[in-house]
Amino acid sequence: MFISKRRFILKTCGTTTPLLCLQPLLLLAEQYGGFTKVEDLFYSRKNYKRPELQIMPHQHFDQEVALLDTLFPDGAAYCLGAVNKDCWYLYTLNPIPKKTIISDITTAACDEADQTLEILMTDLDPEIMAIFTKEECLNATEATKKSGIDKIIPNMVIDDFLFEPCGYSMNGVTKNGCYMTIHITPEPDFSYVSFETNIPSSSYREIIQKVLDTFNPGKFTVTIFANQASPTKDTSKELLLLNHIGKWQRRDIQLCNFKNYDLIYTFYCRFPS
Ligand SMILES: C[S@@+](CC[C@H](N)C(=O)[O-])C[C@H]1O[C@@H](n2cnc3c(N)ncnc32)[C@H](O)[C@@H]1O
Repeated sequence: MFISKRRFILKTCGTTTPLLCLQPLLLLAEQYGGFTKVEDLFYSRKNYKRPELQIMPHQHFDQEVALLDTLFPDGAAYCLGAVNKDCWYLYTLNPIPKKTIISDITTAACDEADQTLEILMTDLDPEIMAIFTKEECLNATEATKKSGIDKIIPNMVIDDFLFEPCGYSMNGVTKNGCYMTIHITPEPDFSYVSFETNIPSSSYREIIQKVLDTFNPGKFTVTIFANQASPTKDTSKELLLLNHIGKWQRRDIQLCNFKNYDLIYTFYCRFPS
């Protein structure tokens, strides 16, 4: 979890129920911060391998949308990618623009550069995944160094954790408040790695390549959100040209324009060997 002045970022995995904490969280934001309005919201996840193992309301995206709709009258639900294969669900706010009233909050949101790069990887290299087990590494610091995670975005202050008997989570922050967060499920039957950062850059090519070199996935999605003030806003043009990245071939690409953000979604698979 990352908390800043006007934002919460929550990332969970397994059979957690993150949407059930929304209402209490909004109450706390009002009680302790005086915030009464949600300026923007992004709830997203990849399709599950075994959705039936999840707990209500996370067994189906429709359930999640129904809950979110009770809290946000301006909510809008999307599915990007192939609905019968690998896809990515998103719920965000899509209010009707009010031409005559421009609130301070809306102006602030547009002026401030904001961007998010997320890479969700499956079918990972078993030898690399073995690093994230207590059999191969004594502690999280060793796993962070051995895997090269510390070199993806250098100079981060890292808080990392190696689970027993396997599994790894890290949160990193830079001095100027950017973050990186990586969560690893190394079990071969359902290996999964998520990577996310909000580091501003006019090109994400190098970071994407470093992440792929670090984890060597069989398949992955890349999503990038950027607002108009962001140096990242033209990254979609760069991704449009990337029919393949090294040994990974692009299978899907979609572009969306939301109220304050542009979004690009891409899905890549390793070439058959
Ligand atoms: C990367 S962790 C995700 C944990 C979650 N992000 C958190 O911080 O609680 C998931 C991996 O850790 C392993 N694991 C081991 N003990 C766990 C625990 N107590 N809670 C969650 N995951 C655990 C799972 O088997 C899986 O491979």
